[in-house]
This record gives sequence, C-alpha cells and structure tokens, in this order.
Amino acid sequence: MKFGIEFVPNEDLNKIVERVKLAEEVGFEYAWITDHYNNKNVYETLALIAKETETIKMGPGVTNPYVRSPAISASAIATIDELSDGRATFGIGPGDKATFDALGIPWEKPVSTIKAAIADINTLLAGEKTETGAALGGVKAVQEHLPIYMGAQGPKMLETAGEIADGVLINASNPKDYEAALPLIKKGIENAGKNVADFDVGAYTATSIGTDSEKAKAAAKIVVAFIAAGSPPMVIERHGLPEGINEKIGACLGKGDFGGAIGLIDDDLLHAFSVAGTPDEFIPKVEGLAEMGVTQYVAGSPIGKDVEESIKLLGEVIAS
Ligand SMILES: C[C@H](OP(=O)(O)OC[C@@H](O)[C@@H](O)[C@@H](O)Cn1c2nc(=O)[nH]c(=O)c-2cc2ccc(O)cc21)C(=O)N[C@@H](CCC(=O)N[C@@H](CCC(=O)O)C(=O)O)C(=O)O
Repeated sequence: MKFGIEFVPNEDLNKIVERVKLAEEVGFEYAWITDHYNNKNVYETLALIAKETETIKMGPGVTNPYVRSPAISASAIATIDELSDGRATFGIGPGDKATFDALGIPWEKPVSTIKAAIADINTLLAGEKTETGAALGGVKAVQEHLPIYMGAQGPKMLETAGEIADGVLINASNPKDYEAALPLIKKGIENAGKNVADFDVGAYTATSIGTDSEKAKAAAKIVVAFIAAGSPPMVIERHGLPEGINEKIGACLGKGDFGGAIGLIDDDLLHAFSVAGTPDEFIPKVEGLAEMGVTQYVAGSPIGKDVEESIKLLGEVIAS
C-alpha cells in the first residue's frame, strides 16, 4: 500500500510545507493539495513543497478542466515537475457545481470535458502540439510520462478514469465504496487494453488518528457531517444508514447548526465516511481497503486533532 496525504491550502503555507516535510520523513510517498478558487493557489503551494522536499511526489488533488485551460494546467504542472526534478503528479476531477455557479462558469458535459482536457495535457507534456496549435516551449517537456489521476465518484467518471488516467482518487473511506467502484474502473481499464496492475486506486479518506480513540473520532465528526450531507441516497443505503439522514444533517448544516449536525454523527456514520481512531484501530481498516483493491491510502482532512502528532502516528501505520 502506498500512502499519500492531503492538505487544503487555506492556512499558513509555511505550516503546510513543514507538514509535508514531516510526512516525507515518516514515509508518505504523495502530497495532494486541493484546488478551490477561494483558497490559496494550488500551484504556488506545490512550488514551495517542490523546493523544500526531496523524495515525496506532489500534485493538485484535484484541479478541474474549467477554471484553467488545459494548456495553462499543463504549463503549471510541467513547471512543478521541473522544480521538483521529476516528482510531479497531476490530479484532475470534474469540479463541483457550487464552485462553478459562484464563478459563473457553465458546468457542462463533465465527462467529455475532462476527457478532452486530459488528452491535451498529455499531448503538451509530451512536448507535442495540440490540434489548435498550442505547444509548451519555455518549460521542459517532462522526461517520462507524468502520472495523471482523476478525482471521481460517479459511475461514468470512474469508468473514464480507468480508461484514460493512470490512477483515481475517490473521496470515500469505507471498503463498501471500493467494492462498488472497482468493477467500473476495471471496465475502463479493460476497454483501453491497459493492465489493472499498472493502475493506482487512491482512497481519498477522511482521516482522524490519535492516541485517544474518542478524541480522534470527535475530531472527524464535522467532516463526516459534510460528507454525509453531500452523499446521494444510494450511498446512504449502501452503508445501511437511516433513510434521509443525509437530509437531516444537511438541514442542520444549512442553518449553521454545526452542533446539531455533529450530534447526529454516530459510530455507523463515522465508520461509513471516515477512518478514525488509534493506530491499532487504523491498521485493520487500511487492510480492509487494500483487500478491496485500494493501492494508495490518502490521509485526508482532518488528519487528527494535533496534525503533527497524527502525521507521526500515521508513520507508525505506514511502518507496520
Ligand atoms: C460530474 C460528476 O462526477 P463525479 O465523479 O461524481 O464528481 C464528484 C467529484 O468527484 C467532483 O466534484 C470532484 O471534483 C470533487 N473533488 C474536488 N473538487 C474540487 O473542486 N477541488 C478539489 O480539490 C477536489 C478534490 C477531490 C479529491 C478526490 C475526489 O474524489 C474528488 C475531489 C457526475 O455527476 N458524474 C456522473 C454523471 C456523468 C456525466 O457527467 N454525464 C454527462 C454526459 C456525459 C458527458 O459528459 O459527455 C452530463 O452530465 O452531461 C457519473 O460519473 O456517472
């Protein structure tokens, strides 16, 4: 199992860089930086990480094909690849509707749009010209293929990821979600005549680890509330959760009643939408994900009550 870690660039970037350096030290192989227009810029954040680290790979986890043209994304990730001496990786997803509504960007045909974007980015990174004549020149074309991951959850997006990407990052923390996703991804891989063994299935989890199980679980509750509220009824049913619980939690969040939303998060919801607890509780859960075909465990927010302490504890899980 490979291990990755996610950071949201909405805090002091120097702190994020220090945390990535610590993650590199304890054995993490990937650092994924989220991309939302209202946070600090993903590529500036990655550039700082590239300059301050030696071995960890880094990339957007995940950008989208709407806020930047494929050529701008290709130039940005090629620059990170040059700065990091070949350690860049690139995560791209369809983005989310709320973002594009706020930006006044029409969110149309996400599957076709992402397919076209990844084709152009691969062309440009290989030092070739796109159909419209765009070509990188002032930034080194990447030596060998730069791995492209897709952020995906929907069935068509998962199959598309298998077909055109080198890996997938799925916002899910429970083996049941991977049991449902893997056949779709494998269908795409087989359609493209690729080898399943070459494909990286990333579990982009809501992680909260600590020496005190209850405190670790409590730290995960607000994140779980947002995930549960955004989950379609099919996912609620998949996890055997009470029908309509997503709406109930969403109603609390919508009113700003975060205490009420957190009060609705029980152990079943925590188990469905996060990996939370002590290192001893983590190991069987990571093994359970591996059994379902997950090949990269990504520790996503909140990581833990004390992030530095939690990164070190995850290092124990990596070493186990
Ligand atoms: C578009 C959507 O795909 P989805 O995979 O469910 O999208 C949900 C999320 O993956 C998407 O919002 C991501 O961008 C969210 N996301 C992030 N989104 C961000 O904006 N920033 C982030 O940093 C971020 C990180 C992230 C990490 C992991 C991850 O899994 C997702 C992440 C969907 O509805 N897909 C369906 C519909 C299919 C479809 O798109 N049909 C097209 C027709 C086909 C065509 O497009 O040609 C249509 O609607 O017109 C499906 O896959 O079956």
